[in-house]
Amino acid sequence: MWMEAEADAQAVLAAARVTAVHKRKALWRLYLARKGRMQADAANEALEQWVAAGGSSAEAAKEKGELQGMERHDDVDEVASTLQNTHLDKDDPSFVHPDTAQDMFTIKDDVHGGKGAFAQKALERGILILAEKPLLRPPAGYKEEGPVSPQTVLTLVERLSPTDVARLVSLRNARADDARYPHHCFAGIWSTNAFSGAGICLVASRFIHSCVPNARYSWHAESQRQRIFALRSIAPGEEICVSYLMGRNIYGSSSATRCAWLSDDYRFECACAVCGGTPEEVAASDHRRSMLARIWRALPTMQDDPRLAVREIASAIRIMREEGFHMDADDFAGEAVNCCAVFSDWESAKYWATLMYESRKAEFGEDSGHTRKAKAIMENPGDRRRLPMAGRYSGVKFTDIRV
Ligand SMILES: C[S@@+](CC[C@H](N)C(=O)[O-])C[C@H]1O[C@@H](n2cnc3c(N)ncnc32)[C@H](O)[C@@H]1O
Repeated sequence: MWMEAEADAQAVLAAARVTAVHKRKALWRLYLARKGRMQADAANEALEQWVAAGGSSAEAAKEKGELQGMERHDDVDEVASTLQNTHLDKDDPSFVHPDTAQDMFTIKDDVHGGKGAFAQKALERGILILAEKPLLRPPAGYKEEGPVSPQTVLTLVERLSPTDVARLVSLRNARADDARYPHHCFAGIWSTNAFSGAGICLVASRFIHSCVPNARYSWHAESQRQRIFALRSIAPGEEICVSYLMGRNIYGSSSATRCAWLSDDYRFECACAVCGGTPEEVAASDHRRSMLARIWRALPTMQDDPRLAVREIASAIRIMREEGFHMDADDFAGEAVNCCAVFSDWESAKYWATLMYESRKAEFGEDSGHTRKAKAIMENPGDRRRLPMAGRYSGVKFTDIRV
């Protein structure tokens, strides 16, 4: 990654006709690339050339302070490529949980010019593909997925050993050219690879995105592991893809909107099984997803007609299946549980709670808090500690409405 950035910058500098502004910009990129590769001396040299080409001396002084604090790793590319070639990070038991069978997938080059994870054998829905201890956790107090400042990322990185810094910089940085990430490559690496509140995981970071993912990330707080579960059967040799977009952002948006988000945040043009389809296929998928968004938005307005709400929920889950979208059915099923439990239709409440439980078990694992909660509701939908409105009314039946 940084080698590519350095080569790009060198190519601009070598060009016969380059304007002063372009030269200054290229020198800055050269400096960032060398800094990203932890080559302090070479980075310093590029920084001095940048000042000579009109760069700010004050900015350079600040950067020099950082360079002085940086341990030298001229062998960083060698270390990173060793890691990538031997999968040392994948096989390292301190990162990957022994429950994760080592022969489930392999990390190798994919058709997008980077790395990806490929199934090595048939994987069934609900199988735990990976359980990985993060190399970097978000700072204390960080709850939801969200931006972490470059300064904070730097503070986290400073605690790492040189070998782990080398491992970190072997990851993709989609923000190398982003003016919002001016000072440090580490912030770019963070924003490219930190998912579902876990922070940075060396192996999980290699899974690419799809808008019809066959696997999903989930942070398991109890074991402090980033986990990946299969959402459907995955054939040997198939690339394992997760979603970088969360929940309704992915199943309730159009391909054009998702592509714009992904391009902005991760710098790639999505050509997944949905976005890469023919215009007719993309339009059909957009239509299905717009119906999902419409149903979700309309549910709160259907309180006076709970049978309509449950019919719409059943239709939403059917649409998700038609779309090949195998996550988040629990969001809809949970709403149906409420409707049925409020009207004391325990048989239907159990039906929908079972759907919710099965969905969560496959996506988050039997041992996740989320799944345990669904199981408790499935076993006793009348428990008001979990559903405060349960059993309030009667007289409406839902037994004829199923997916
Ligand atoms: C978390 S990393 C995934 C692993 C990455 N391919 C690598 O080589 O390390 C995210 C980056 O992978 C690439 N990527 C992820 N999903 C992609 C897709 N569906 N198509 C093309 N590139 C993708 C983009 O460059 C993105 O910024």
